[in-house]
Amino acid sequence: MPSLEDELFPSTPGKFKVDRAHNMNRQFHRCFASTSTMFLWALFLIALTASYLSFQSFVDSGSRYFSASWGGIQWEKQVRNSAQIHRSGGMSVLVTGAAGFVGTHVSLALKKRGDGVVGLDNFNNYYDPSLKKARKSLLNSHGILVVEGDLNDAKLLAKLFDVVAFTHVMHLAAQAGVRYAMENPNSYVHSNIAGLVTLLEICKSANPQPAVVWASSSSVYGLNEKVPFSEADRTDQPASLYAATKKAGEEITHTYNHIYGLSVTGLRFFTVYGPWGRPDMAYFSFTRNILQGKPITIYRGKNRVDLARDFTYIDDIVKGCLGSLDTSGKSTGSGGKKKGNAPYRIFNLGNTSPVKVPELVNILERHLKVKAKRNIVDMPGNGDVPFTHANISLAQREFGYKPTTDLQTGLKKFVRWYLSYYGYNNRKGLQ
Ligand SMILES: O=C(O)[C@H]1O[C@H](OP(=O)(O)OP(=O)(O)OC[C@H]2O[C@@H](n3ccc(=O)[nH]c3=O)[C@H](O)[C@@H]2O)[C@H](O)[C@@H](O)[C@H]1O
Repeated sequence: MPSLEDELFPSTPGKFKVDRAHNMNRQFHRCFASTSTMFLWALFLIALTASYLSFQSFVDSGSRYFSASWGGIQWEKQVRNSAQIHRSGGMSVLVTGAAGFVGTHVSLALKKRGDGVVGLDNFNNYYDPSLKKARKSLLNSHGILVVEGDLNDAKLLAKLFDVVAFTHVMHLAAQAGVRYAMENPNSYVHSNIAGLVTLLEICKSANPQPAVVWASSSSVYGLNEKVPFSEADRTDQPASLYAATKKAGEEITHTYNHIYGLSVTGLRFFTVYGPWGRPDMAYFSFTRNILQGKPITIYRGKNRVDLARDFTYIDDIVKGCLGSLDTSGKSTGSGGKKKGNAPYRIFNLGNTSPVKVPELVNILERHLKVKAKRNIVDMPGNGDVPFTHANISLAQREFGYKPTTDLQTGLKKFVRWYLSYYGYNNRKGLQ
């Protein structure tokens, strides 16, 4: 049976050239058949062409193995081991963005309960890659392999599906960050649009197709003013390119559900925070600056109104991710053909109690026992929205989602992790 990789990327790059070479030789033959010398020359040329083509195809097929950090029998064995299921009724999950903040926590939780997990991450330098490497080491120590590669590497994705029949894909790899979209817009298109499509192409062609659960964002509500935000509210007024690419992701995944019968669940995360978090986010960079005695910039909305976020603790988000995977239902298609309707779902995963940004700073000051140097400025037109607030009744009904950590408690855990990870624990007054 041909492999998924062979079907998607037929390894016959020289086919067209062979036919052309063959035609050329026929013309040579017709023109010069009368002289035996020319006939011998033609034979010589055919032999030369054939050896050139076989050398080319050797180089083509071999180059991937020479240049890539994946492939080979040992590597496949590691992938299979990592995907091994250790509980009855368990799942084997490909987690993209596994060395990211949410990806690390979800991978650990899946592994802990006996599911098979294989991680994928490109370890880009959007923020300090050493933190991603540290998360990877943590995952490795729990028996989880994280493959280094990009979502847009279709050959790698196809190979992973050839090695393991993943039952689920937890797609968390993305270009995150609302404000960075003004600096590097193309990185959002590369990961959140092109990468998503590459992944969905592989998923729809896989046999069996996996169910896909992926990270959308609260930012899709954009300039929506109706509170709290419900899944049925309008999401056609994004305020940033980041939000626009996440909204596009919701539409793109819908088409794959509709045409190919892929089971799809989109999760709208609301400002997730916690240990092992993202250094580009406010709670993280504020902590760093406060400890280093540097000022922090706090944005303020129109008419001097404070900005507010429905900050959601990572453990609650993990429960939401696992609940979504457990209730995702099956994809119906196989090998690119739909065989019936599959679930298409979207859920808010928030905390339902927004907190103003200055209050977040107050809490950090208390936990750190250090006063912040506050620099309050009017919110620049950078894609930010004034507030977020989740209605979570849909997720509650569907899989019992119920956040249990308030910002005070969650930040305490974050600060404890931060101090220990960055080696502050030996300093006086910061325990
Ligand atoms: O829910 C989401 O879908 C998104 O959540 C997160 O975005 P945001 O809610 O914007 O979080 P974050 O940057 O921590 O800013 C928090 C608050 O601090 C304010 N803020 C920020 C920086 C600063 O220097 N000063 C400041 O006041 C800022 O104005 C804001 O009011 C993820 O980063 C994003 O990837 C996406 O997942």
